[in-house]
Amino acid sequence: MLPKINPANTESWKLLQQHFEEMKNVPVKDLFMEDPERFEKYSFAVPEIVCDFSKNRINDTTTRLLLQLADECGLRQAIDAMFSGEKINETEGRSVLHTALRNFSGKPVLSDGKDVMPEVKRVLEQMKSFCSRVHSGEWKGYSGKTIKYFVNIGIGGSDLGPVMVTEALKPYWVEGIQTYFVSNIDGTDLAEVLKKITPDETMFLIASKTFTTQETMTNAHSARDWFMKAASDEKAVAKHFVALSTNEKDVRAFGIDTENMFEFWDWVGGRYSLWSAIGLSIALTIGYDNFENLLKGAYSVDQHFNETAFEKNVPVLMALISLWYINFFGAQSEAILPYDQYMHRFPAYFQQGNMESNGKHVDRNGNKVTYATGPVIWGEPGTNGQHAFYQLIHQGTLLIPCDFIAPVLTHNPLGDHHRILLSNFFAQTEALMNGKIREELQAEKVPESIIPFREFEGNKPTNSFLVTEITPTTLGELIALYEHKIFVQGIIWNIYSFDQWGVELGKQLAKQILPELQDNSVVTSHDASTNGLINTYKKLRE
Ligand SMILES: O=P(O)(O)OC[C@H]1O[C@H](O)[C@H](O)[C@@H](O)[C@@H]1O
Repeated sequence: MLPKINPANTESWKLLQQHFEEMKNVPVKDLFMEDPERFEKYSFAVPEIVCDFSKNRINDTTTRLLLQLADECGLRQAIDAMFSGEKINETEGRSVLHTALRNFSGKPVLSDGKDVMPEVKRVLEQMKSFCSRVHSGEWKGYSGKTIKYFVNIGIGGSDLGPVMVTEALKPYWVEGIQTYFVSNIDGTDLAEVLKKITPDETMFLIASKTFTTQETMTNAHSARDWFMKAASDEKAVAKHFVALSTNEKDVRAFGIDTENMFEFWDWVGGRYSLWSAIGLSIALTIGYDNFENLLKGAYSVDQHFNETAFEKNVPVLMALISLWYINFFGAQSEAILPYDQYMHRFPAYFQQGNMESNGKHVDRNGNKVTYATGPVIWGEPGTNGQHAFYQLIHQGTLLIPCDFIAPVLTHNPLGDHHRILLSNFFAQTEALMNGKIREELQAEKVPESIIPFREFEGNKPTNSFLVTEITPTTLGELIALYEHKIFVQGIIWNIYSFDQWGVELGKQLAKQILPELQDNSVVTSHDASTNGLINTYKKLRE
């Protein structure tokens, strides 16, 4: 069971409120002058990532009180509960065991008293042998040709992770193949992909934990109709459609041979599922060994998270520092800024990871919370973001803590590009911290009337993550760091991070509205705005 402690009633929370009053106007650049060792003190390493927290508005007292908060909220007990398979997703009655999917310890992991590891290994073996048959050309399509195109049809957690990882690891793509992702119910998404592929050389991966999601099932049926027009014979489906799911019954009903089903389990949350059979599109795209290295990277961070004292524990510190800004400085959003073009979907991936997990307003006792919970997550790769929205981060009225992520080595050493990219990375975190004061502008002879507009307050907090190189292993590490950060915050906020009831209402209403769109009769069953919009749509489509 998880502890159910209201963080706002702890001693440390009250002390943090008082401490905030002392800290709120302290410039971080002054803290560097007071302590030349500050970088060393607040920089921590996981295997191939240096994580620098020193440009944050924290001092020894801040970290001491935040660590006390983690203790008072029962973080240790909660970590143990998750790793040991307790049903910490209490509103759905499930364990939360994505860590078992990358458990290379050789030790059992129990859910409902049963070791899940033999099943995890069985599916990994199935994925490995499938990849080998497809990549070697042994697996043939209905016309005798080998498979050249993979199309993953899924949405949310059954899409975002594989998209993000395959994009981030493009240098590792198996030669001669092309992978596409279809997620949106908007027919355009599928139609555009169908233009690029040939039915007899394509493998469709129908990725859905529940196998009932409207978007995915509609896209899957349309893909099958398109395929059958060319293949004619029902038997061909077995060579071109596989399912990644927990729902064997509905997979069979769709017409996919359960031989071609890659199973996972209800203890894998959708937004934590790229490590499971949902990762088949990843394994097919970058090769099974690279997929396994991704899992191994995550495993090394799992060990770090589980075994390292909280004061040196990177995901714990990421969570606590972020919480410091959200709950005491009133920050409402966080930006994730990868200085790596291949990682362009990383912020979008953690938009779901974070916002679906911690976008909750009821605590684990069923009471409305009295403090802020999950922030808005957003971001774009650098340097593009610099020319778009950094203005607001530098000079706007909102406090936006930023995570800067950059690889030391690039996969594309082209001229001076990478040095220029990195110079921008360093320059931005420096500028955000130091700002630019009136005296500096005066020294530059900026006219007095212009000075207010050109001043930068500075003191904008940033975390910097320097990664040796973006590889399957380091990407696995990075993802796991953010996953555990989200977990830690959910524990302290006393919310349930592994359900997502908030996405249900809209889905139910869409199902009610769909039949009303069949004919052109006037609709009156909704509020005036919704009626008005539906009736306008019906009129305009005539
Ligand atoms: O994998 P599926 O069962 O098709 O679910 C796909 C997605 O749909 C839901 O709306 C949830 O909010 C997501 O967490 C989930 O990843």
